[in-house]
Amino acid sequence: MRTERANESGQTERRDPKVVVGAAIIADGRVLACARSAPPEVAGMWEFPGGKVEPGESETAALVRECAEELAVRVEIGDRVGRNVRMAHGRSVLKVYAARLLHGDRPKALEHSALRWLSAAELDTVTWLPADAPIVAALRPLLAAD
Ligand SMILES: Nc1nc2c([nH]c(=O)n2[C@H]2C[C@H](O)[C@@H](COP(=O)(O)OP(=O)(O)OP(=O)(O)O)O2)c(=O)[nH]1
Repeated sequence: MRTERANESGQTERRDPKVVVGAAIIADGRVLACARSAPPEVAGMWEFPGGKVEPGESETAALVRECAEELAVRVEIGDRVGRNVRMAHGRSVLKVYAARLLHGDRPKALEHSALRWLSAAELDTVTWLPADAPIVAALRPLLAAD
């Protein structure tokens, strides 16, 4: 997926969208939902832990790094969940992967204002960031089967 825009000379440039990765950490039929603490426009809305993939970094490495930074946990990354979701008019794309906690680690809210483990039936009890809607829909059967 690419975005096109005209540069100063009026020529069309193509740019790859920035990739944001999220981890759907699943344990005992529940997924970890995290409440954003910032910026103010989205504070209190819920998301999957993760963030932007840095230049030269793999998506898996970015997820492992973000889970360590945000939650102080070690994770194993599994299959993709749901489809690529375009954000910011195509300037970025959200990709979510299933993940499992390793070594008995327990998430701590180092950067979020709250954490909740949600079952399939509880997925709609929080207000997700809008881009997460198709991912949450794809998660429901996975949780029910876990
Ligand atoms: N981590 C995460 N970001 C999401 C989700 N859904 C969604 O729309 N986003 C958006 C929110 C932000 O605009 C963007 C992620 O940016 P971020 O600020 O968390 O990224 P980052 O940790 O790399 O932070 P930074 O570069 O701003 O320091 O993606 C989601 O489920 N998880």
